[in-house]
Amino acid sequence: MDKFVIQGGSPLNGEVRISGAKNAALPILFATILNPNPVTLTNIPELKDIRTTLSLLAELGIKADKVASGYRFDASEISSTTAPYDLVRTMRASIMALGPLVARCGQAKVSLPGGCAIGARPVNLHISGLQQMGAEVKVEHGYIVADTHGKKLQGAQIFFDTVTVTGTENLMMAAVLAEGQTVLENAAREPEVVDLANCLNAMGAKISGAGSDTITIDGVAHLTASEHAVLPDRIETGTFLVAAAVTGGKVTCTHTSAKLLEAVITKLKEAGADIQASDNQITLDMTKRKLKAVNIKTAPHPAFPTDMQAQFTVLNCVAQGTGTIHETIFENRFMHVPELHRMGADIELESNTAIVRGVETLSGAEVMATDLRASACLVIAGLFANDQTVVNRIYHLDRGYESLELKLNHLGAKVQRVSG
Ligand SMILES: CC(=O)N[C@H]1[C@@H](OP(=O)(O)OP(=O)(O)OC[C@H]2O[C@@H](n3ccc(=O)[nH]c3=O)[C@H](O)[C@@H]2O)O[C@H](CO)[C@@H](O)[C@@H]1O
Ligand SMILES: C=C(OP(=O)(O)O)C(=O)O
Repeated sequence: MDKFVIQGGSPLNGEVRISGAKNAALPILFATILNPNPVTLTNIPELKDIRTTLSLLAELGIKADKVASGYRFDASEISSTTAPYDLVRTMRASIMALGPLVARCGQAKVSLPGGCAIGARPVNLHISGLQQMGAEVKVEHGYIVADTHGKKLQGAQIFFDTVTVTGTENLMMAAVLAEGQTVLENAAREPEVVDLANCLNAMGAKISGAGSDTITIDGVAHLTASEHAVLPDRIETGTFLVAAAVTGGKVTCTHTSAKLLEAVITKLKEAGADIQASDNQITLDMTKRKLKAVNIKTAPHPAFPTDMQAQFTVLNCVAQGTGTIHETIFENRFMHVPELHRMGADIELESNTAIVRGVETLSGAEVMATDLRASACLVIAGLFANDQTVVNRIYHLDRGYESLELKLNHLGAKVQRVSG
C-alpha cells in the first residue's frame, strides 16, 4: 500500500483550490438511480470513493460519460438491483444505493457495509424508514434485501431516534418517487443534505425544509433531465486551514465558502488564527501568532463536525495550554491518539474525551493511518514535526482527499508518495 514520506518544518503558504465535497457528491451520484433522463453533475472530486461509486452505478446498468469537471449519466435502464459485497465493503456510503433502487425498481439487494474503524455504524434507521414506507426489508446472508412486491413506496411520517446524515439522505431519495407525502423528523441538517435536496429539486422533486430538522417530500411520478454542481468540501477546507494554523503559515482556500464551516472557523479564531473570508474564499494567517488550545465537542450540524475532530486533536497537541476534545458521534474515533503518542504528543484518553496538553515539538516517526480523518491528522502532525514522518497505509486519504500531496506541496510542504 502507498505511504507518505513527509519532511516536516515548512510553514504552508499560498493558495489552494478546494474540490467538490465527497459527502455531497456520493449521495448525489446515487440519486442518478432515480432518474431515467440525462443528469449532468459537475464539481465531482477525483477520489477513490467516487470511482467506487461509478463502478457500482455501472454494475446497476447506469452509463456515465466524462464531461468537463464531472459526468453525464444515463440511467434510462436499470439492469441490476444488486449492490455486491466486493464493491460495498470498501465504502460505507454504498448503503445509499438502497433507497433509490427500492423507489425506482421496487426491489434492492445491497450488501451490508463492512465495519469501519470509527464505530459500529449500524443502518437500522435506514431499514426501519423503508419499512415504514411499505417495503418488506430483511437481512439475509450479509445483504439487505428490500421488496415492495410491485407496489410504490408510500409516503410516511418518519422520526429519527438519532440524527443520521446518510439515513436522512437515503430516505429523502426514496421518498422522492413515493406515493404521497413523507415527513422526516429529527433529520440531519448538514450542508450536504441541502445540496442533495437542491439537486433532486432540480430534477423535479418536491422537497422543502432541507437544512432544518423537518424535511417534507411530496412524491412525484417521474423526474426530468437536469444539471447540478456539487458544493465545496467543507472538511477539505477545514483540513487545509488547520494545516496552515499548525505550521504557522498563511493559506487561502479558494472555491469554498466560510458559511459551510462556521463552527470550525469560530474555533480556529479562538485558537488565535487571523481569518478573513469573502464570497468564495477563506484566508487563514498564523504568521507571528501563537496557537492556543481549544475545547471541542462534536455534534450534528451546525455544531462542530466529527470529521474535523482528529485535525483539531493535532492542533491542540502543538498549542499552548490544555484542550479537551469530546467526541459524541462515533464511539471509536480516537485511533489517531496512539499514533500521535508515537510522535511525542501528550494526550490522555478518558472514554470519549481526549485531554490534550500542548508540547513544543513533535518528533517525526513511522505511523499508521487508520481512518480518513485520522490519516489527515497524522499528515498535519508530520508537516509540523521535526525530521521525517512516514504515514503508512494512506489508502483512506485517497478515499477522501483529491491530490492531497500535490496540493500540500504546492503550498510548500515536502510530501512524497511512495507506492508499495
Ligand atoms: C458519506 C457521509 O456522508 N459520511 C458522513 C456521515 O456518515 P453517516 O451518515 O454514516 O453517519 P451518521 O450520521 O449516520 O451517524 C451518526 C450516528 O448515528 C448512528 N446511527 C446511524 C444510522 C443508523 O441507522 N443508526 C445509528 O445508530 C451512528 O452509529 C452514529 O453514531 O455523517 C457522519 C457524521 O457527521 C460523518 O462522519 C461522515 O463523514
Ligand atoms: C467518515 C467519513 O466518511 P465515510 O462516512 O465515507 O466513512 C469521513 O468523510 O470522514
